[in-house]
Amino acid sequence: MTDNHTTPEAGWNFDNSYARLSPSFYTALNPTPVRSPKLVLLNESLAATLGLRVESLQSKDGVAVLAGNLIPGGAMPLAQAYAGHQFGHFNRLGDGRAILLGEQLTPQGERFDIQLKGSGPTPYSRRGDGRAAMGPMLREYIISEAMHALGIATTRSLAVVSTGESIFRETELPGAVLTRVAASHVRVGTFQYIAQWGTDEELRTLADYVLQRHYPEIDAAGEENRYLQLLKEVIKRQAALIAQWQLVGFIHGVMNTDNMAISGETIDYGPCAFMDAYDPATVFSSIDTQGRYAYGNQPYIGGWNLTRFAETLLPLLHDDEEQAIKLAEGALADYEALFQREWLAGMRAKLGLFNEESEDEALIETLLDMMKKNRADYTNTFRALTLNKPEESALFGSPEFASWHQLWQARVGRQKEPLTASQELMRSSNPAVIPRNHRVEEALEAAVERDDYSVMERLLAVLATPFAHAPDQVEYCALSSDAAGPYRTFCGT
Ligand SMILES: Nc1ncnc2c1ncn2[C@@H]1O[C@H](COP(=O)(O)OP(=O)(O)OP(=O)(O)O)[C@@H](O)[C@H]1O
Ligand SMILES: [Mg+2]
Repeated sequence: MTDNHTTPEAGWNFDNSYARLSPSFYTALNPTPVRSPKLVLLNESLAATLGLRVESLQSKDGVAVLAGNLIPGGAMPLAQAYAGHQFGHFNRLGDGRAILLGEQLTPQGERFDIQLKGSGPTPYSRRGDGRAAMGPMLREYIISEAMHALGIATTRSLAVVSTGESIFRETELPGAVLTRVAASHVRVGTFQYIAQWGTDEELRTLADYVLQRHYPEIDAAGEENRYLQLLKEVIKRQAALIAQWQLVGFIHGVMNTDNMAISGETIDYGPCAFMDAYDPATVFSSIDTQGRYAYGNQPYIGGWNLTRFAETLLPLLHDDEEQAIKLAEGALADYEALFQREWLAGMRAKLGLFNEESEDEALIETLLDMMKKNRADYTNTFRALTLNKPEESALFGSPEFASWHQLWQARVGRQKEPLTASQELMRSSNPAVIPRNHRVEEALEAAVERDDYSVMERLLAVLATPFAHAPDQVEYCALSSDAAGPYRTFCGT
């Protein structure tokens, strides 16, 4: 490997603010080179946003960077330390299979972490091999980009490189490296790590760092208790994020505190999936036997994780612990209402409602209850209402639905906005296509088993405009012919 080889033509423009923090926050370390890297996916529009040139990224040196075989000039590779409550149990963790190359400063003056996932062992690997399999990395690429297109805050995927090496899980699998782009990778677990093993001074440094990087308005305002403001803002962003997940039927699957980003982005697409039939008890992860991370439990778990975050901030909130706890509790008490407000606003939009009426919640609940009873597909039910084709909904035909439909139409009709505006609002709030499990599996199978990326390219193209409601998207709305339920083949790590 050539260290600090410069590749100015690619457009890498690194700064390394995280590396300037105390070394107890990370371990400086290069990725471990792989045998024969090959670029299998490149996100050209994201590359352009980052100020990176596509041809350069596709060149031998460009691919070597994306594989971790070559360190671009200006990068200061490191593995971040963090902790986390995994399924409720506190563990010392850290990037066990990821390396942060540095922060790319874009031509627009933005700053994004560039991280290689699957880049080899680190001091935080515990018993793991530091590697990732092709299937899950392609899956992360597809779903994170779909989430972005749905307008949901998320880490993004720049590229996937095959390593030419096998990794061993239950069977032998092809290895891959994903280049992940994030506002930052600071997690609730990063705070937990410093709160547990660092000093109060280091905790303050981390909080100040996050304020400057993600909440500059608080930083600039010189608020009296900036750390309380930080807590409140993180709560607000998570409430909004999880409401967005609920609105599109996204199940994260592994909402451990190490998988909750302080920036408010969705992070870690492990055993995640989109719900088909509406049922709050839906779980996709095979290891989540208790349903801790079930669809309907996500808002609660969000609050639980935020409570863990608040606990780490106590020493910064007030010198007196009792006072600090009171402040934290006050901030946390707002979470539920913040979530509910976001969710209700989103649900109203999904039903084409601009204003608020007191009966709206009952109207929404009745619809959801019918969906649950009839195991109606969540996305397609809203799509049928959007396209004004109720007959395409599984609910159609029952007297209960007929009376609900009448109530809803009357409700829409009471607004001052014209019906066309209402329909437009619904079209932009209800996706026609989501990354359905059987479609994702089909794309992964073609890619991994047959080295055929055309199925995935088509899927990615369709997912890029989820609100288009275009004719060529219709086939992607169909449910799996074998409605066997959760697909798990490529879930997990
Ligand atoms: N193959 C592996 N080798 C070493 N460590 C691993 C491996 N897989 C997961 N880990 C580590 O186990 C912990 C929990 O894994 P988890 O599945 O939440 O994260 P991940 O998918 O690797 O990464 P991220 O949260 O960054 O998306 C993390 O600290 C992760 O780095
Ligand atoms: Mg993780």
